[in-house]
Amino acid sequence: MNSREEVTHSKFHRKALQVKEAQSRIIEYAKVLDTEEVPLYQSPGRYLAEPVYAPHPFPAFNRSGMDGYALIAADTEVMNEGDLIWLDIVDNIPCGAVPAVDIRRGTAARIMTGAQVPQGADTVVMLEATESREVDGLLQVGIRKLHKAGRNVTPIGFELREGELVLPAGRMIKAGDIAVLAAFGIPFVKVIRRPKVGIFATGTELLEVHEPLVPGKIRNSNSPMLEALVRESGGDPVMLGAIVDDIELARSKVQMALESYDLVITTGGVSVGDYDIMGDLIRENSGDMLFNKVTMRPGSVTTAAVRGGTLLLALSGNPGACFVGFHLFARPVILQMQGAVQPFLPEWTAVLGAEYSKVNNYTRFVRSRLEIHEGRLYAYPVSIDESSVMVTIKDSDCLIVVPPEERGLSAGDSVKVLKLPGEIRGLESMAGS
Ligand SMILES: Nc1nc2c(c(=O)[nH]1)N[C@H]1C(S)=C(S)[C@@H](COP(=O)(O)OP(=O)(O)OC[C@H]3O[C@@H](n4cnc5c(N)ncnc54)[C@H](O)[C@@H]3O)O[C@H]1N2
Ligand code: MOO
Ligand SMILES: [Mg+2]
Repeated sequence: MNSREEVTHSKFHRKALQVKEAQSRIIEYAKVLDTEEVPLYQSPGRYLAEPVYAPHPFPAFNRSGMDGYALIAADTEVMNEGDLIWLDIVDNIPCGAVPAVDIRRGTAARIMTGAQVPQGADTVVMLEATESREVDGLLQVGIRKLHKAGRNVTPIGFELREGELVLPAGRMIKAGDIAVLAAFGIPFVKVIRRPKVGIFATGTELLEVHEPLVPGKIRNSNSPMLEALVRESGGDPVMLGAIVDDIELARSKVQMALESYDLVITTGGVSVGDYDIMGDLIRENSGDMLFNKVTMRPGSVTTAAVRGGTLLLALSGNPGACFVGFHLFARPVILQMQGAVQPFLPEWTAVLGAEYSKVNNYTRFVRSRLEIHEGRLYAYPVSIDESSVMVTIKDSDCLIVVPPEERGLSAGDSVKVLKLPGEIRGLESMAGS
């Protein structure tokens, strides 16, 4: 067999891996990147590099939950229902002040919501439940009802005890985490650096977005889609344009990208066609190839390699396959590089909203819309879900996982879905219905 025949032969005979096996092969090379400090306001969406323990109890003092009077509950026990007892007002405590006087039996302090409850007091009676009077120039508060100790007082450390773990490492920072960090006086947050992801497309047919359409050509829609997906995953995309189907060009571009970025994603040219140069290029160094076939649809031709320690993910050019391949392989890598605790798409269970009769010898990942009816989650396959179809990507909330052995699925069947990131589009279409 001459070398030309060998190339042709290896092009067609690919060893297909199961999705999980392919995922674990690449995730092994997704090492957590180094850390950096970012201002608190820039930290949403970033992943915490180290756990945060409460540096002090929170709240740091016994906090009043009402505008009213801080007093000793036992002072209200002695009375008969309806009687008034009068306590001397010895202090007035706004928020931000330290109480000047301890509360003793027979006394009370006027206090505002959020202010520090004075020593001795164990309850706060709301303003509306009190009366007031002045006796010989001395202000007094009148209480009519029995009040329990602890009422309207949030004790020190009620939310968090000092030293308690609040935010584990690997957590994606959201608004609630920001509140915790701000409350604990952390103006700069240690997060994992964003992975730099080089993206380029191959295909002689590809035009730039701004170029006018000409016969036979199409605009490169995968690269901008991948750019958005990388950004959505917390990565820092670097657009390297599109190249014509020329293996020399592709080789130098791949080399440059692998030397410059944490991850390289390409789209196009991984099947068996005459101009499918990315597949050929990766097979040249078969030693560093991780896989070039996965038992999935779309995206069966998804190919991955590791060169000089850097991952190269060659996604299919077919837009549907490119999209699915990104979510199953690129996104977990980008998340894992940021130290995310759970890099894979979450698995949910839904009710299949409509019959799905297509069967396959490979697992299908069917782009689908999610809706909620009477509190139950339904997944509806998009109208057209072929690998080559671009337009229904925008309508997808999840991917229904259709195992290869199914004989087709009926409406009402329970299905496993992989939830795609972001808001649920199906809920928008339900609005007003
Ligand atoms: N004889 C066979 N043909 C094909 C097979 C096969 O097993 N045997 N597999 C099919 C499957 S499955 C897929 S998926 C595609 C994979 O194609 P490639 O990854 O090689 O991608 P291309 O050939 O470059 O392009 C396919 C399709 O996608 C369009 N495309 C490419 N790049 C972009 C882009 N950046 N933006 C938008 N659209 C893009 C391209 O014009 C083609 O229409 O192969 C099947 N064939
Ligand atoms: O790789 Mo193709 O997308 O399986 O349809
Ligand atoms: Mg091709």
